[in-house]
Amino acid sequence: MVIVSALTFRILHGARDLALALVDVVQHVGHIEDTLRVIGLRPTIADDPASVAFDPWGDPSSVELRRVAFTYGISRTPSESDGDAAPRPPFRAETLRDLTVRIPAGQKVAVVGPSGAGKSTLVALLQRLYDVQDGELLISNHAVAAIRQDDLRAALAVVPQEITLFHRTILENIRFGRPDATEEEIHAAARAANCHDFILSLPDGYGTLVGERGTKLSGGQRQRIGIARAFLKDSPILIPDEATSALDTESELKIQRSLVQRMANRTVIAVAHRLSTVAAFDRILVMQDGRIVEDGIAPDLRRRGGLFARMWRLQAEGLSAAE
Ligand SMILES: Nc1ncnc2c1ncn2[C@@H]1O[C@H](COP(=O)(O)OP(=O)(O)OP(=O)(O)O)[C@@H](O)[C@H]1O
Repeated sequence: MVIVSALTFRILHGARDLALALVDVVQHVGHIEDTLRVIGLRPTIADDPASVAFDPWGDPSSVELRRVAFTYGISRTPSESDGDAAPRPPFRAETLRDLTVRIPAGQKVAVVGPSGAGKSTLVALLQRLYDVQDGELLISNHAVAAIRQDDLRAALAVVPQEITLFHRTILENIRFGRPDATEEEIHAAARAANCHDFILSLPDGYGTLVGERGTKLSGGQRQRIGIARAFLKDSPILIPDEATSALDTESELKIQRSLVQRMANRTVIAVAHRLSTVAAFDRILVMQDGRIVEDGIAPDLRRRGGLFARMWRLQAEGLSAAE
């Protein structure tokens, strides 16, 4: 009887925690797709029964796209075996087209480009929130579609622009990156993300409750907690998607440097907004209209006089106009 009661209590307690977590996620995330992603479900994409055994730590974590095409709102391109009867999708402008790039393991790449160029769509495909419709997308030489989703999630640490914070303590929010992390490891990740000092300056330090939707924190503080969480997860591939946009340039630079140092053996694909902070990266990919139009290091791209040089000039003028 005691055992049954204890079990019942644990189940109820577990269910209550799960319900609270779901309410947290739904409140804090808003978008159903993101919600499903956070709670580990996927709306339409399931594991292929023939998924490959993939050890995120076993293979060097290269990323390769070969003539990738993707358009929102249509399903995967019918294969030849579907025959003539396959329905033709309605015409829509391709979001990504003919996207070809190889990012060797360990390289630190910044992806830049005008709004709507397809940068976040590329990040969504890497996480397999959608399947590519044409071409190939490979991680460590495995097609992303053939990797078990648990392995894929372990391989990637994505830091979105809008961090999901739970109404829990700062410590718990960072630990979400790796549930078995020690406090020392959490503090080290927070130091690397340049948020340890501000956390200690709060009356309750790491025990501070972040408030509904993290409202007790500024946008920049929330972003730094998100980065600490990703540092703690320490996946072989780190993908910050405009993850430092709410920070001032100096804090952003500090984090970019720490990212490059801390991620010495990791692959980094960072969607960057502020061009002045991408100098620390090994390589810059410039996207426009769903394609990569320039590829190189910042000084070369500036000299080349193309889109990057134009964006650089505009941002510099914007900065000086604001100062
Ligand atoms: N879920 C979606 N459904 C339909 N169209 C979308 C969706 N998400 C993005 N798009 C469209 O795809 C194109 C590329 O968007 P994406 O967000 O990838 O660009 P981006 O380069 O990241 O832009 P930004 O710098 O503004 O974030 C845009 O035309 C956008 O309107």
